[in-house]
Parts: sequence; C-alpha cells; structure tokens
Amino acid sequence: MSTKDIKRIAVLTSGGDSSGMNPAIRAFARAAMLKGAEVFAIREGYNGLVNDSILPLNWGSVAGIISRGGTIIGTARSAEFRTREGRKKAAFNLIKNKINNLLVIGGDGSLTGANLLRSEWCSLLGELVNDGKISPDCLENYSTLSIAGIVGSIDNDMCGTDLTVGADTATRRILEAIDSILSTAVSHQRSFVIEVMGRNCGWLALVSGVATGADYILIPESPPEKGWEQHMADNLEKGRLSGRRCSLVIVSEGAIDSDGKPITSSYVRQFLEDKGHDARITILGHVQRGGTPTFLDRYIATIMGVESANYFYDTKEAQKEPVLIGMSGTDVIRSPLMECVKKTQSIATLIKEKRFNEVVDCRGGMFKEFHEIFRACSNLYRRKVEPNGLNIVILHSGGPSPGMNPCVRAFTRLGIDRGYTMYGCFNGFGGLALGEIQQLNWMTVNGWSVMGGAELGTNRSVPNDSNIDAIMANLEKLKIDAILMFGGFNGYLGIAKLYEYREKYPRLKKISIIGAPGTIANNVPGTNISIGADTSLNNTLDALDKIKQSAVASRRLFVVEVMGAHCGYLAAMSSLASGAERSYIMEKGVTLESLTKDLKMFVERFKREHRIGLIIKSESASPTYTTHFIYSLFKEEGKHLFDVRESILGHLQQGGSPSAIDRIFSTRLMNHYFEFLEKDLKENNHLQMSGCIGFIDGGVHFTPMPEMIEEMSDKYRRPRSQWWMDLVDISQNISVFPLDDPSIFNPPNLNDLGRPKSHEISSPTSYSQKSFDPNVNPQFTL
Ligand SMILES: Nc1ncnc2c1ncn2[C@@H]1O[C@H](COP(=O)(O)OP(=O)(O)OP(=O)(O)O)[C@@H](O)[C@H]1O
Ligand SMILES: O=P(O)(O)OC[C@H]1O[C@](O)(CO)[C@@H](O)[C@@H]1O
Repeated sequence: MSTKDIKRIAVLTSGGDSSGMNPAIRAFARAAMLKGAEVFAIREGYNGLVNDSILPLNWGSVAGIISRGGTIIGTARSAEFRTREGRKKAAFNLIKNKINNLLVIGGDGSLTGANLLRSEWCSLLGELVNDGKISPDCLENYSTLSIAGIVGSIDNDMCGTDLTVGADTATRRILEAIDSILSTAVSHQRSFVIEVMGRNCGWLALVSGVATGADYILIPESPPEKGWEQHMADNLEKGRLSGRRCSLVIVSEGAIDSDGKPITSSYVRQFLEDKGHDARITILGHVQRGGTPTFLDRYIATIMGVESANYFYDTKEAQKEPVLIGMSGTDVIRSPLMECVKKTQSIATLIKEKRFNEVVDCRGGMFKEFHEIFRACSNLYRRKVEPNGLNIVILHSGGPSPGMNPCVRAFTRLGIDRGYTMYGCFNGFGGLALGEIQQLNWMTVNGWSVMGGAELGTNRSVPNDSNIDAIMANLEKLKIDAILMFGGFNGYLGIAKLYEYREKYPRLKKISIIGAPGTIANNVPGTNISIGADTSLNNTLDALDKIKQSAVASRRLFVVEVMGAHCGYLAAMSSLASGAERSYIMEKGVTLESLTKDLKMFVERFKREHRIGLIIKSESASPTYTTHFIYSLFKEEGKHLFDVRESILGHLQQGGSPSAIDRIFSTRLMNHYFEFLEKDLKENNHLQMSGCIGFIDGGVHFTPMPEMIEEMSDKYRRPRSQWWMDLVDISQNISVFPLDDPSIFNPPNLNDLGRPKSHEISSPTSYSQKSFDPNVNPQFTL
C-alpha cells in the first residue's frame, strides 16, 4: 500500500461524556489500524478541531481503557463550532492534517454538528481556497468528508439505534441508588422523589420506573393531565393501604405538564409533604454519567467501533452519505445520519407543539412498550378486571438466574391485568408433581422487581414416568390452561418431555406449554439472549477488573474460568468486554497446537514489556486441557518471563440483584407472552400454543415446539447454531497487538504504531508504560 493510499481517520468525543466512549475509541482505533489506517484523536470535542488539537493514536495509546468511564480524549460543548467561522477553522485543520474521515462519538447535538460540517464541506473548502489558505487541488483530493457517528449519550434519545452508548451504565447507577434508597424508605415508610437525567428524553426515568417497580413517573413524552398532583397523592395512599411501606416517584429532569410547564422534583416533594407524606428528595446528578461501563455498554461500543472502521473502508458507502452506526437487538446497523438527526429533532418539535399523542410513538417500539408495561404493572393504574376464567402457572427449572423474580412479578401483574388467574409453582417440575402451587396475587410479588435469586425456587427435575400422573392430577385440580417455564436448558428438556406426553395424556393438548429463557448461560433455543446472562457478565467484569488491577504487582498471566457449561457465550462475551487476549470455548476447541501458539504469543507480549495477559476459559471448554492444566503449562513454560495465576469465578456469576437489562427485558418478554396467548385464544378458542419465546432480531419471537426441539443439541446442551461466534475472532484481533502474534503472517505495517511516543496520547493506566511524570496525577490526565 503506498503512503498515498493510507487512510487518515480521526475520532472525537463530544457533548456530555458517557461510559462506553473509551471502549468505542479502543475498538475503532485498533480495527482501523488493522486495516492499515493512521488514526488520530481530536481532543476536547469540536474545540480540538477548531483549535487543531489533533494527535496520532497508536495501538498502545488505547490499552487499558476498556473498563474506564468517561473519555480519555476529552469532550466538550463547543460554542465556536456552532458558528460557520468555527466550522471553517475545523475544515482547515482537518485538511492541514490530511484527514477527511471523521468518527464522531456524541449525542444528538454533536451528530447534528457533524452533519452540518459534512453538508458545508465543499463550500467551506471553496472559501479556504479563495482565502489562499489551502491549495486548489485540495478541492479534488479532499472532495468528500466521510463521517460516521456513534451515539454516545446517557439519554438514549436518538433515532437510528435501540440503545446509545452510556445509557445502560447510567441506568445501572440509577438502580444502584434507588435499590439502596428503597431499603431506607421501607424502614421509615417514607415517600421518595428521585430526579434522574435525560434532558428532554424520559428513557432513563421510564426504564428505572419499570426496573424498580416505582409508583409514579413523570416524563416529557407523556405529561400528566390537569389535577395529576391530587391523583398521584390519592393513589400513593391506595398503594399504602394495600400493603406498600414506601412510595417511589421518579421525575425525569425534562418532565413537563400538559401545558408544557416544567415539573420539578422539589414541587412534587412539596406537594406530597403538604398531603402528609414523610417525603424526601434525591437528585442523582452526574453520578449517573460516571463509573466503569457495564457489559452492555462495552459490547455495543466495541462492535459499533469495529463497524465504524469497516464503514470508512467501504469506499462507495463512505462517500455516499454520513452514517449513524447503531444497534438493532444484538446486531450493529448503519442508517443515514441525516434522517436520524431529522427524526430525532422532530420529536423536540412535537413536544414543543404539545402533540404528545405522537411523541411516545416516535421514540420507538421499545419506549412505547415499556410505557405500556409500566402502566400495567404499577399500583397507580391498577384496574379492576373481570376474571376471564383461564388459569396459568409459572415455574422455574435449571440453575438460578438473576431476573427470575422480576419475571414472576411481571407475569403475575400483566396476567391479572388481562383477567387471568395466576399461579406460582415452587421447586420446578418436581414441585408440580408434589402440588407445591400457590395462587399469586398483585401484592404477592410486591418488591420482586429488584430481587435476585428465585422466590419460587428452582431445580433440575423434569417430568418422567414416575411423576407424570401426579403432575397431571395437579394440573387437573387447578384447571390449568397454560404452563410457563422460565428457566434454562433443563427446563426446555422438561417442556419437551411434557409435550411428548400429549399422546398419552390428551388433556395436555389443551394446555399451552411455553418455555422462556432464564439462564445465565445463554444456551437455550429460540433466542439470542437469555435473561440472567447480562447480570452474570456484569458480575464477571466486576471481578475481572479487580483481578487485572492486581497485575500491577508483577508480570502476570491470568487464566480465569467462567461458567456456561458447554456453551462458550459467557467466556466469549466477557473476553470481548474485558479485552482478554484469548477465550477458550468448546465450540472452537482447545488443542495442544493452539495452546503452543498462544504460549508463543504471550511470550512475545511479555517480552515487549506487557505486564498483564488474560485468558478466559469456559468451564467445559475441554475435558483434557483443564483450567489447572493450562495454568501449569503456561507457568512452567513462561516462568522466566511471567507469573501465572488461575481463578475460578464460580457462583458469584449467578447471584446478585438483577441488572437493568435483565429486569426490563424479563418484563418485555412477559408482555409478549400474553400477546401470544391472546392470539392463540382468538385463533383456537382455547390455549394450546406450545414452544418457546425469545429475543430475535430485536423483537420477541415464538418458536413452535417441533422447531425448538430440532434446534437443541442434546449432547452439548446448547442451540445448534449460535449467533455470536464471529465475535470471538473480532474480539481477539483487537486485543492482541499483531506483531505479538506469530500466527499472523502478514501483519499491517504497525512497527511505528505499537508504542506511544512521548508526545502522543497514551492511556495513563496502560500497563505497558514504564514511567510517569511525578508532577502529573496519572488518574486524570492523558
Ligand atoms: N446545530 C448544531 N450546529 C453545529 N454544532 C452543533 C449543533 N448542535 C450541537 N453542536 C455541537 O456539538 C456539541 C455538543 O452538543 P450538545 O451540547 O447538544 O450535546 P450532545 O451531543 O447532544 O450530547 P449529550 O446528549 O451528552 O448532551 C455542541 O457544543 C456543539 O459544538
Ligand atoms: O454535564 P452538563 O453539561 O451539565 O449536562 C447535563 C446534561 O447532559 C446529559 O447528561 C447528557 O445529555 C443530560 O442528561 C443532562 O441534562
């Protein structure tokens, strides 16, 4: 490749910082370098573009940042860039640095600015030529400015992506705070008013409301009717009378009433106080923006970063129009930036014009759905519904999974709201045989939305010839019309077995038998993700971040074993999100040859002054090459260069309070469950649909039982095909400096790009650094 062909691409972060910007910078920079690009960082948002603060990035500059909140290249809100004169300076500085590819990571404002720069590009260059600042051939050499945008904002307010980078971490911070507040609120029987961020978007307030079981939320998209204050107070009172010991109101900072007048959290608190509540207020503020990114933010940031690099090499695409790199379900997608910006801006207009009916729809399907779920599940809107005469029972099966309790809460309340009689069966299929079944009412599940574990209990028993008669008798006794199993692979085997018994027990033909994914291992059919995996991955990352820090003591290679049985999802994803150099999973196999190659790679790395290496191994990756074997092998062979430690994370992966995603997605799953049942009832006059439900392509899908069974590999207890397999290589490619890896024959020309030079940006906590300036606090500077 001639120097002329080498692409020069710059990245900037702009607007409010968000947790996940660093992993996005890391993934983008390294993926672009692997394609042969020269990568630059523009410091302090658009200010750096206007003031020519542009520095080269190299492989080492972005080491050690995947777990850090904020942005190592700085961000700002630039007033000067809003002026044409400012953008002209920006264009000049880009040309001066021979850059005409720009990745902008920021909120809707930043992307609007990027779009504007792109649309003015030719005219700005024309003016610069007329001013004599650049030569006329620049008009041809830099005729287009290729722009990609990643939405980095906690607000989740941009069209074109299901989720923005930082929104999940912000939700985690909010839930941590509210979960803590709830315990003191319950003790004192207090009412708490919590104000959350979000600017003009109510996403954070809405999902926090769903995830914590709040009584009332105030969001800009759905202003309350006149007289709402009294209505709210009356209903909080009703909640208390039915047994709640505290009340929780979540106010989005942009909340307004139906006249468009702001509703402040202090106004809400004062009103409640005047009505006799012992009310307190907590404004969460910038705590929501900080801290280490969650698994989901690291995951989406990483795959969006890699996709941005791909975009700049997709010549036709890159020259056509700027794109927004976004997420749809688990997939990364490209959308025209201009359209996304326009659509997002139109929401602000709708709010200004008080066309509130249209606003919730415009925020997208998930926003609308959570809005409906919140109303159906909160005490405030609880309706008196006539029973429809149908009875449904829920049970768990398999290992415990965080999200089981929120799921049962949503199942119970959404079911009651539709007229069903709801039952909970304790201790799985075994409990069904023993008749350990209890009716669930609205208040049985009060407070379950925040609870880890499984109040109904779970185990690995399945229907069999010795318990099927007892199961049938109990189903008959309660006149059960539908069974919902929320659990893991064992539960899927259990429902498949029950389905098989339909030939012998025709009564089962008139009972719907459905499985829903509730397992940390993400190894069940009919879904891309299962509830519990997100919490488990966050637990794992918390542990890995701590383990990695202990490497400052010496040069260490860690071999960390994670759960997942025969499915490598947890290992692959925790590797991707922690920056591990290798993940060992059964699907890819572990051989003596691969171990030898990896050993050579680690030797190279440690020779190059790396201080840490990380291997994440799935518990059943290989029956022969166990975690201890790998530890011993690497310890023996690497003893002159590095030390090795093994760590088996164990059951900490299954516990803890469910993550935001596991809480809200379990409610979403239950919402769809009832939609499927309604359709079934309409079509067949009774419930009979059998199979499983799960998340596919960003939606919730039903897979009929025969297909579900076909999809299951009994031998390995996982689905036959797994969507995430390609990510293993992508993750390893951006985690290992190519020159360290002897298995790469033609590494790109990275000799000069490996180590930061003194004037270049370098992560202050990069483990490869040798020394630091004693006058500079390494925590806070570049
Ligand atoms: N209409 C615009 N024209 C030109 N530049 C803009 C425009 N809107 C925003 N920008 C630039 O983007 C910067 C960041 O915008 P803004 O303050 O709106 O934050 P944001 O990108 O929306 O992020 P966040 O969601 O975190 O607030 C602004 O300071 C400005 O430099
Ligand atoms: O940090 P600043 O500049 O005060 O901005 C706060 C705003 O930024 C955000 O955190 C992100 O847009 C909003 O939720 C909030 O309104």
